[in-house]
Amino acid sequence: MSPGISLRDIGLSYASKPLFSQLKAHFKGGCWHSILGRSGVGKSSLLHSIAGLLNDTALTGNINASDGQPLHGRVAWMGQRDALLPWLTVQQNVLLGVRLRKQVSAQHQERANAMLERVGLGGMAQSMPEHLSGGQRQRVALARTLMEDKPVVLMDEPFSALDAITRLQLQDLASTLLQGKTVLLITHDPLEALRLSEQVWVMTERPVVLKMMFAIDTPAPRALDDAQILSWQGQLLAYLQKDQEAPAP
Ligand SMILES: Nc1ncnc2c1ncn2[C@@H]1O[C@H](COP(=O)(O)OP(=O)(O)OP(=O)(O)O)[C@@H](O)[C@H]1O
Repeated sequence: MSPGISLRDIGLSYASKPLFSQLKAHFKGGCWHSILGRSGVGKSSLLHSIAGLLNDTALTGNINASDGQPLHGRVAWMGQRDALLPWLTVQQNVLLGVRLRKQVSAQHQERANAMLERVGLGGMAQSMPEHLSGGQRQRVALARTLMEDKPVVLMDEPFSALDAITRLQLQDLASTLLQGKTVLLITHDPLEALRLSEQVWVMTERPVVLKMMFAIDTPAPRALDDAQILSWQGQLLAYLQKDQEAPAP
């Protein structure tokens, strides 16, 4: 069972300049959450904090898994840039975590090939990253995420650099393959958030808070022409616009 994640009074400063303080939220386990908000409000910083990637002297408060176990070692990361190493083959990139732990075996290689099959890249295990399209590279990154098989997956705009159709394909693939995991997805795309997530959150400013805007119980990925989703998309865009245009207090 993938754990939920609780944020209790999280505060973060860069060079003594506070970005946010007393941030609270509970992200339910085993489902997708999207986080939207104005550029620069601190979404990526929050995700880095949860991943344990920030210098902890700048971070205050508590980030806890709902099962009481440490989050450390149970989190996979997928970002906007695929972070493939150009000198490694596709299969070696999928095996990167295993290689770094010096544990590569024939079984791992078989599993990596199975993951590549699942993301639609069967037969490309020995290709080099430079010969792949942007969409194919993100598929490799997804296969690497699946290979690590962590219960928590943090995604920082993983689809934003892709063309519209490839983006839809990758969204649907990730939604299917990461079912049952606790996924936090940062996105600027309200439709992406509403199609993929069970809970849609907005990080608003002045003060910075996390607000759950929608809880959706229909199965994801949802259809592009789902009337309810399209209506919520309009509401969400209007809300984000209002938040962005609100005058400073
Ligand atoms: N390592 C860092 N050192 C100093 N300041 C930083 C650092 N990382 C981020 N910042 C600043 O913190 C603020 C929030 O950045 P962050 O990337 O978290 O926002 P964001 O909401 O994810 O933005 P975007 O949607 O554009 O990706 C920005 O003003 C940014 O310049």
